[in-house]
Amino acid sequence: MATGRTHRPATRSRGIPEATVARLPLYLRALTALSERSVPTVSSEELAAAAGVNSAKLRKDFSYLGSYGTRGVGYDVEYLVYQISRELGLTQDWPVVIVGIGNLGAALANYGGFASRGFRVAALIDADPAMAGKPVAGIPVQHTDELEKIIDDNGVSIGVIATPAGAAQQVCDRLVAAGVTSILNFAPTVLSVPDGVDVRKVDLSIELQILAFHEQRKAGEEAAAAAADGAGPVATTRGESESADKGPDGDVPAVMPA
Ligand SMILES: NC(=O)c1ccc[n+]([C@@H]2O[C@H](COP(=O)([O-])OP(=O)(O)OC[C@H]3O[C@@H](n4cnc5c(N)ncnc54)[C@H](O)[C@@H]3O)[C@@H](O)[C@H]2O)c1
Repeated sequence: MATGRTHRPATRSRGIPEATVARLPLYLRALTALSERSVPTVSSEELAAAAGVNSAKLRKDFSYLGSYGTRGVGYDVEYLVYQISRELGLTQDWPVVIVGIGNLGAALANYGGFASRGFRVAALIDADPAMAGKPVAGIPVQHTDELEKIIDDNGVSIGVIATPAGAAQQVCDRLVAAGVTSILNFAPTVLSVPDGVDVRKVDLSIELQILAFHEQRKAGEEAAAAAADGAGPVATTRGESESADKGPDGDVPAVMPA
């Protein structure tokens, strides 16, 4: 019978805010890098800078862990690594299944960073019968017919979905019915799950769209700054009369976004 599936993240029961939980992996990554360099202690400012977080926020986050550091010394790196790992449930091994072993699923299977962070890829599952038995990252792909048995045999509580969007909900339903309670969804679709099941969605195209928004805003600001700086002299050097670039009341004309 499954052993991992009844474990809920301790963070919820301890009342740590979700936003703090989301920052814990950032601290852990920065702390792990310090630990690898045998740095014994770190100040909140240094750690905040390394994690890309505001230092007051970091101190507040750590207060939820009961970790306050020592004035003039800072935080003990090894102890914080242990504390955060424990809060995130990383002191135990989490078997993970990946469903949909195409371009993305195979890349994820080949990513060494999961295992080193305690996420063992227990099985790879795909609906294509031609893939069954073929090794990817040294693990033979298994057919979806086996999904329920695989989840049960391996005590899997975390499933990764890398199927086409149209198949994702059905895969999700099967994973949940088989006992999976956390899903990392890469398919570009919104999954519905019952209470008690957590879904995290990764969508690189959304991240790119957000960057595009910021790029557009920066371009607009640059154009506005250039127009403000150069309204007078530029107009003159272009051989246009100064008044031609100004509104009727002498205002600098509005700059339209590019
Ligand atoms: N989140 C992101 O940033 C991101 C980035 C790239 C791709 N994607 C998404 O990831 C998914 C996979 O992309 P890809 O390029 O690897 O596609 P792909 O076509 O190479 O692979 C999809 C795999 O899923 C399998 N599959 C189809 N239906 C299935 C089912 N019901 N059960 C199990 N397996 C099934 C197919 O046999 C195939 O091997 C797509 O939904 C894509 O849009 C997301």
